[in-house]
Amino acid sequence: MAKCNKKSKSKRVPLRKKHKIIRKLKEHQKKKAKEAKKLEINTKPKLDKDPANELPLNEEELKALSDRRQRTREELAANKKDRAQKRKLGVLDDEDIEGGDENPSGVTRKVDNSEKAFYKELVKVIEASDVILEVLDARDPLGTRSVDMEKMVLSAGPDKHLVLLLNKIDLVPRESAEKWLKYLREELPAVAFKCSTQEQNSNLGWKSAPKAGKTKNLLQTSDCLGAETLIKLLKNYSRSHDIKKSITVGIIGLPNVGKSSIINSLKRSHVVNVGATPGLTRSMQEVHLDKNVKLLDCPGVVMLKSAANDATVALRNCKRIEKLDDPVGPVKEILKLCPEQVLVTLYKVPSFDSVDDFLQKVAIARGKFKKGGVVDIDVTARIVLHDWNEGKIPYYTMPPKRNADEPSEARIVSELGKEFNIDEVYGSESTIIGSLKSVNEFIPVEVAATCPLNFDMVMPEDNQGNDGGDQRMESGEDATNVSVEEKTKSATTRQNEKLYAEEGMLNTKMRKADKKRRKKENQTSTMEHDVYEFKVGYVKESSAMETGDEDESHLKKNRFELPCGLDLGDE
Ligand SMILES: Nc1nc2c(ncn2[C@@H]2O[C@H](COP(=O)(O)OP(=O)(O)OP(=O)(O)O)[C@@H](O)[C@H]2O)c(=O)[nH]1
Repeated sequence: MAKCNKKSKSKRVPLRKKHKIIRKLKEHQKKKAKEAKKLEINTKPKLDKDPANELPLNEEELKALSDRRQRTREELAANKKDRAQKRKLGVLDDEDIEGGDENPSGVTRKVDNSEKAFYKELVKVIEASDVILEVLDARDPLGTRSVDMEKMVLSAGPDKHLVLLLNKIDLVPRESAEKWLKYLREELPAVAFKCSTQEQNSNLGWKSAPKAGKTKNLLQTSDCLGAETLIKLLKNYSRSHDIKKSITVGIIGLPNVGKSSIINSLKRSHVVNVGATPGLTRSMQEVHLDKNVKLLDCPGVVMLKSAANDATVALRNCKRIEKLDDPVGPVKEILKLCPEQVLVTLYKVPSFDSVDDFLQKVAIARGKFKKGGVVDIDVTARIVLHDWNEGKIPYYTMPPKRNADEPSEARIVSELGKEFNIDEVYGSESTIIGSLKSVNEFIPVEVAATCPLNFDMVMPEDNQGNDGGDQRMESGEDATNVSVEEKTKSATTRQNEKLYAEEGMLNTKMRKADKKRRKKENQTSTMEHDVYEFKVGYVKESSAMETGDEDESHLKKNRFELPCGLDLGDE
């Protein structure tokens, strides 16, 4: 019988010992390899290089391989080009375009694309800004102006200042730019601007205002024009207010007017996304110009539910071209606005008699065919629309005549102007305007100015009316007191008061006051319920009154329907 060793030893060793052994072994092997290398033992004899060893495939196979590679490369390049062109035309869907928004730090995030979400971003930008720049397209400043947005700004508080920025001045003749600046400056401070269209990531060019007489070729570069003037204006503002901290400048406007391009041009680098697709900016983005000036980029807000498929909206570039149900309709409008000869020359097509005929001819000239050789009218119409929005079909408008009974804002503007030292700023801008081409130099098409767009949607919050807030306005001061005060009030305050009176205007101050009041009322009513037994009758009566008030304020919907109020001359 085998003897059972009760005290058999385990072979397990502590890890410390195990690692020590492994290390020793490695050191030993290393030492051995070193010695072998020294003595040149174990080194394999070097083979002479034989081309046959290097090329295991025969010549034919090699040729086929390189052909295949070349084909794949070409296919990839064609695909890339196609996608780039589609993106430029706005024919790619949201999912195809990189999801979400890219912030200055390059981090992409998924954001809500609805108009309501854009509207909320607009409210955020207005609330956070001291100066708000409303960007207008110089080709149709009135058509790209949003009266509702302006009212939101002016009613958001007396310390908000609205400045109009006439962008894309390189696309309009001098005569038009001059007249529009004069027209807009009768209402608000306005500055002319041209963004940098350079594509590099940094060092975007600026052109300083040259000395008089040296204005030639100023617009032939892709450099930005008017940046110095704009920065001067902002600095003047912070100086006039003796602002030690930084000022925040919100940049608002309809889609595609060039808000993001302005930020990139001022910053002199591509810090925010830019493109010919409306709705590219989807959330508020913050960019520090320097330690004193912070810029806020805002998504373009339209809120045009009822006119979503209106051809004129497409011509203002407010809607993504790929989202249009009928791209031929807006092209029909373009044909009505542009003389035939302009389009014939531009598209190098023979004369045409209808929109379909025109699109067919353009499709053939551009080689836009579907499978089976059928001309692709849809894609061609989108190309023409894109050309219109990008300025390849040159057009401009002239300001309308003002109504004789329209109230003059000249005094208010001059007072506002003092805060920005407007005269100095306008003076430095004249050479830039002088450098623009005259109407006779590039023969653009003159079209009638369109009416500003109004928001067409019930506001997200229905309790933001003007019935609950401005204590000063509510306090019931007598008429004489008011009139004495009127004289001492600043221009902005007067302008704001005028706007507070508008039905359904957003007034953040009023909204906050209203919220506070309701919170207080709720608290009191809860307290009163606690002591219900003691004053039943009184509580019943007062809460009934309060509920009545509340109901009324809840029923009040703020509908942004404002009269155009403009005499559009011939229109
Ligand atoms: N010719 C010319 N084109 C401009 C100018 N400014 C902007 N653009 C072009 O206008 C298009 C729209 O510019 P964006 O800066 O993306 O416009 P946006 O207002 O930020 O647009 P959203 O993000 O949709 O709100 C781009 O293709 C720009 O290259 C300008 O001064 N001159």
